Amino acid sequence: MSAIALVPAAGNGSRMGGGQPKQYLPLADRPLIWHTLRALHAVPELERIVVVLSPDDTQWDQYDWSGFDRLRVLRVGGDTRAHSVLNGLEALRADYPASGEPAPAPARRLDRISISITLDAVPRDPAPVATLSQDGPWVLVHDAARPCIDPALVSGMIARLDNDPVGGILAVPVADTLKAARPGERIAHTQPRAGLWQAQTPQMFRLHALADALAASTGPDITDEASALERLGHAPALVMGSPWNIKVTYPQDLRLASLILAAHAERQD
Ligand SMILES: Nc1ccn([C@@H]2O[C@H](COP(=O)(O)OP(=O)(O)OP(=O)(O)O)[C@@H](O)[C@H]2O)c(=O)n1
Ligand SMILES: C[C@](O)(CO)[C@H](O)COP(=O)(O)O
Repeated sequence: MSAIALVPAAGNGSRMGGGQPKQYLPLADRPLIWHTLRALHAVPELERIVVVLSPDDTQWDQYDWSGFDRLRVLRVGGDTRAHSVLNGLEALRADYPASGEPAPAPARRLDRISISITLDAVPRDPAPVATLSQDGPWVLVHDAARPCIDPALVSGMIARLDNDPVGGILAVPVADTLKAARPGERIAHTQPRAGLWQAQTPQMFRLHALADALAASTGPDITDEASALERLGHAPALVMGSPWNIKVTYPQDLRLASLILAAHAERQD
């Protein structure tokens, strides 16, 4: 098993405001991204941790990263998260060339098993999906903006998905009642939440499969890696994440992240 982390860190933090990219905002006496990278360095299965910065980034070099021995920095960030991830993957492809061998057919998912005298398996997808390359290492894409990730959760995810033909993501089932809105901020209807999950990161896929999927589509609806795979007809696995694995998006999230990090630190004492 070979696994690397890819950390997109080329965003502007426009929803955070304040005029500085949020990955460098102070959090528990360090730049926010430091906590993300420290957590990933505590995952022994990750052999490299690759950070994607904006080509215009002027802040990274203001800090001392010498304590992080598996770090590689790529200044290839793009206009959107999907472009930053794709650019990082394309740079990595050179280090891990595809074998050129035909990829095995994807495993067929079973929708229902009815038990009579024998077991009848009913294939779920009527149309065949594109074959998925199994080449290259696993890549765990993790937002720089999720500094509270628990290293044990990442190790558990790698163990769970190592033999999976597609890969998968951390996610948590939706906890609240969901309302669909109509214009004027009035409720149109209540959206059934059964079967709905909130996507988190890491999102873990094979290098070439993910690069091919993102190369095929980086449109506005591709807001995470899984959606690029879904578009090709694949069904990534949902691995239970954690409510503590928040994405720092709005100003109030910084305070919450600092409380979560303090709770993590207390647990380790
Ligand atoms: N062009 C971009 C946009 C986002 N990201 C990264 O993707 C992660 C999640 O994105 P998001 O929370 O949307 O970050 P920002 O783009 O920084 O924030 P906003 O959308 O509020 O501008 C962050 O680690 C961010 O740095 C990136 O690498 N390249
Ligand atoms: C990948 C992600 O963090 C999963 O929740 C999320 O989709 C990033 O989206 P954003 O719109 O860039 O915040």
